[in-house]
Amino acid sequence: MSEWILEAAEYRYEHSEIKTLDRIEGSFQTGRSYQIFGDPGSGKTTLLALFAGLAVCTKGSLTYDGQEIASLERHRYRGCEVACLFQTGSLLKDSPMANLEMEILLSGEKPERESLKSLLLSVGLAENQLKLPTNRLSKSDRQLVTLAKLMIKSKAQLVLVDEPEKVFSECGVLFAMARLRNYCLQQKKCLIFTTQSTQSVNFADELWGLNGGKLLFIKEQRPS
Ligand SMILES: Nc1ncnc2c1ncn2[C@@H]1O[C@H](COP(=O)(O)OP(=O)(O)OP(=O)(O)O)[C@@H](O)[C@H]1O
Repeated sequence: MSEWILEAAEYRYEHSEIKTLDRIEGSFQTGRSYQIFGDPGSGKTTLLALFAGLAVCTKGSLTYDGQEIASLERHRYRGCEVACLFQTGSLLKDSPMANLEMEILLSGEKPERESLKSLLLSVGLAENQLKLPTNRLSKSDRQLVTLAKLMIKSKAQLVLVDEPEKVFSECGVLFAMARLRNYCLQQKKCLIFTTQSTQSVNFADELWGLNGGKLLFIKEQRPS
């Protein structure tokens, strides 16, 4: 089992008067899924950026299996240990196959064309779409490619999604989250997603909230 622990973690943007995240605490483990609920501007994206190794705590700590993420080789951590999808997430203009190949290469794994192809088909793309430039796909099909990208890195222990209702708005948030949650459960990964809505609540084992810079544990539940 792997674990991420936040201890008195703070984040303050440069030149900002206020702490976006203020002495937050929590522990997050592989094999479980977590929903972090928060209003616009509450710090959801900032918190995911800490987990992704894109930002580091300005005080306190976030550790991964006992090691401070700031002290890890963050390029390797981001490339190998984490699969993330932010609202600004984008695809290469190349084909869905090329997008998955690039993701795999960046993680240091070896792309196997058959497994890339079967993953893309399994999320709902058609065979004749696999080699089309992604800008010729519909928005819904592009979102299916981003879903596949999240599931292609077999070694990644942590899967992060910033507001699934937005990033899977066209292909169906319930479909995408059911698929992602099953994948994370089967592969014993840790899934953390943020939200402003209740749509994806049933895909989480634990519900947390962000408010006024504080991270609050709300409750544990049995996901459906
Ligand atoms: N680069 C930055 N510099 C200064 N302040 C920032 C920066 N990025 C975000 N903020 C501020 O930090 C706070 C948290 O932003 P963040 O994007 O993490 O919130 P959020 O909950 O993800 O918001 P949303 O739901 O609108 O995406 C906001 O007040 C935002 O204005």
